[in-house]
Amino acid sequence: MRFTSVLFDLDGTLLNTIPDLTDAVNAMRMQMHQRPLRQDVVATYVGKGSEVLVRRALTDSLDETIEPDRLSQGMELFYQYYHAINGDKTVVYDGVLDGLKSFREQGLKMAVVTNKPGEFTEPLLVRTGLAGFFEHAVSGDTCARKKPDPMPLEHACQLLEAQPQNTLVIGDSRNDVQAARAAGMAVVAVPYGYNEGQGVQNLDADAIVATIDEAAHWALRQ
Ligand SMILES: O=C(O)COP(=O)(O)O
Ligand SMILES: [Mg+2]
Repeated sequence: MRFTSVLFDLDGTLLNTIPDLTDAVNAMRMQMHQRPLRQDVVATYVGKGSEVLVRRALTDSLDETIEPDRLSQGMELFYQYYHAINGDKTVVYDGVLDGLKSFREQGLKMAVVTNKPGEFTEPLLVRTGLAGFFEHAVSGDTCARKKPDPMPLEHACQLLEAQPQNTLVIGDSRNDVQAARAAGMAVVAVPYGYNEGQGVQNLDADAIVATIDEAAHWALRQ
């Protein structure tokens, strides 16, 4: 097999975090005198990290323009509520555990690369029982730039002492695919996550796999 390491996206790939993110967003919105948003709407706002989520949730659109005072009030409330509930309703997707075990049995080194801030990533990996699979977690605030910039993938690759051409990225959105392409890494996409409201069919991925378990089988054939 060509791969020695795998970099996993978190939200929408390993974990369904939308119920918790929606609760935190709606607690923030209620406090700021706005009506609650539906989960499927919030799902389209996820992908570029917490600040962009708060901007989109407060404007209820992909328009991220907002006054600085309102943004800082929203950020403070969102962080407070998300810390309080992070993981409560989060579910590990079907096929993730089998897939992670299969990658581990194949001897691959694994890391998480997420746009979620590190203060949420670490406790969530512990709470969902996934932490032990990964040597490192690179979060949205670990590097100077987030996905779709390749920087966090390159950083994770260095931490794992791997080469980009031997590294596989698995994600649910264009942010993952664009970052992987720019980093010179292979990338497969799962269709069940959140791609900012778009399907994954038009992404420039090497394959679309139904589950992480299927991704492990795909990797073995390369
Ligand atoms: O926090 C986000 O916006 C998305 O996080 P992800 O990179 O794990 O999908
Ligand atoms: Mg994702």
